[in-house]
Amino acid sequence: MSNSIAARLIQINDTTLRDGEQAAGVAFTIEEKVAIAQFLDAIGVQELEVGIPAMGQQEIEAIRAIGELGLAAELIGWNRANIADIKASVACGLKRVHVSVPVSDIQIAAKFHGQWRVMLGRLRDVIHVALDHGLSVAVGGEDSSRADSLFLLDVAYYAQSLGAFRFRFCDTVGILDPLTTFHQVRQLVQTLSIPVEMHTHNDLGLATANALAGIQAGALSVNTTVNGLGERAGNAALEEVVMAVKQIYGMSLGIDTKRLLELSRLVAKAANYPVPPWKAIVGENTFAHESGIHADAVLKNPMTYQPFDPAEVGWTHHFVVGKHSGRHLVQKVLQQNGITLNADETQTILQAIRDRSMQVKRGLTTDELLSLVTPVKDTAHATR
Ligand SMILES: CC(=O)SCCNC(=O)CCNC(=O)[C@H](O)C(C)(C)COP(=O)(O)OP(=O)(O)OC[C@H]1O[C@@H](n2cnc3c(N)ncnc32)[C@H](O)[C@@H]1OP(=O)(O)O
Ligand SMILES: O=C(O)CCC(=O)C(=O)O
Repeated sequence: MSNSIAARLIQINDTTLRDGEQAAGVAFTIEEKVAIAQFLDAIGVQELEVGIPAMGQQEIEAIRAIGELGLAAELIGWNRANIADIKASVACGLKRVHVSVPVSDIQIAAKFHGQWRVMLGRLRDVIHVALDHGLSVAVGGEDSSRADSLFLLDVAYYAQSLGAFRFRFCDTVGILDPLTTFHQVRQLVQTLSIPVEMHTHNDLGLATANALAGIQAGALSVNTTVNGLGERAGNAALEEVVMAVKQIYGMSLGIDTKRLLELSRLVAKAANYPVPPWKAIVGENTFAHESGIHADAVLKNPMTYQPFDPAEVGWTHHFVVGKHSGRHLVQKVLQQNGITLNADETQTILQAIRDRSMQVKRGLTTDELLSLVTPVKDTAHATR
């Protein structure tokens, strides 16, 4: 375990209800937002980015409804550097706001006509208004990873001097690798006295790895989403970050991991997008074993081909009889159904399983397997 990480309190700020819902085509109802917030709180997530008050009445109602639940989790609303956005957050009853400003040239050009002084002036005014309303203010550097590194440090330091309680490092278009993330975040952590938060995207499949690199560099908060839901290729997945920190650093983030699968299913249903079977931690195949060599070993000791006990995340391992299966698994399944085959019969069945799997292009159900056995047994009987 890394001592430096163990000594720090790292927390999750889950943004399923904000960046998660920004995934193209996703639209949670108020009831779904409330149910997801309740679940995240129940399993111990410390902070929830509940939405974007500036979106209007329905979003405000949803955020108010979440606020009325009296959750233990801190609730934070996402805002542009825009006073009207802050007023909408106040209307939601929020006590914490996140204010985002673009920090890369390309984003400042698109959103502030290249006028970074205007952008900083807006940030200052918005922070003042939010503080005057008694709000706690966090600031996000949108597109931090493509920003000039000195400019990023200046903006973050400025936000801190204006009274921000946290600065978010955003790899907005997911272009970093873990080593570069480490160096960029390290500089921020060494410059600031307020905590740094990680916000990483999965465009190159590195969102979770980069979130971990940020933690290694000293970040104290991680923005995650359930199932990695989010803009384009998504965000660092809550279940991946929590389990990676637990497995790799031996550190609990205070989250009841046994309910991660149930949470994943709740969010997948609300998002109306299935979780891919190979999705880490929560996908259908995560603890499924078909291949002969794997299944044989797992029958002897499940840990031969499992990174951790599936019960830790609410799963059980299971076997699939399919094209790659071998005799140990097939004999086991048949024995469980009261059938014992000799060596020749088993080889015949294995070939039949391969043929059938290729025809149906999936693993076989137990009934399909049993239907392959009858002709083999009949032939053996007839030739006796
Ligand atoms: C990286 C991220 O994920 S950022 C979060 C993105 N999330 C979303 O956009 C989802 C919710 N968004 C919405 O519902 C709408 O975009 C709203 C309500 C926020 C704004 O809607 P509209 O007024 O119709 O504007 P629209 O979305 O077309 O354009 C965005 C405006 O915000 C401005 N803007 C963008 N980022 C910022 C910022 N950080 N600070 C201030 N202004 C900003 C843009 O420049 C543009 O302003 P303009 O109208 O003066 O040109
Ligand atoms: O909070 C911010 O500044 C932007 C967060 C975000 O969604 C992103 O950068 O992708």
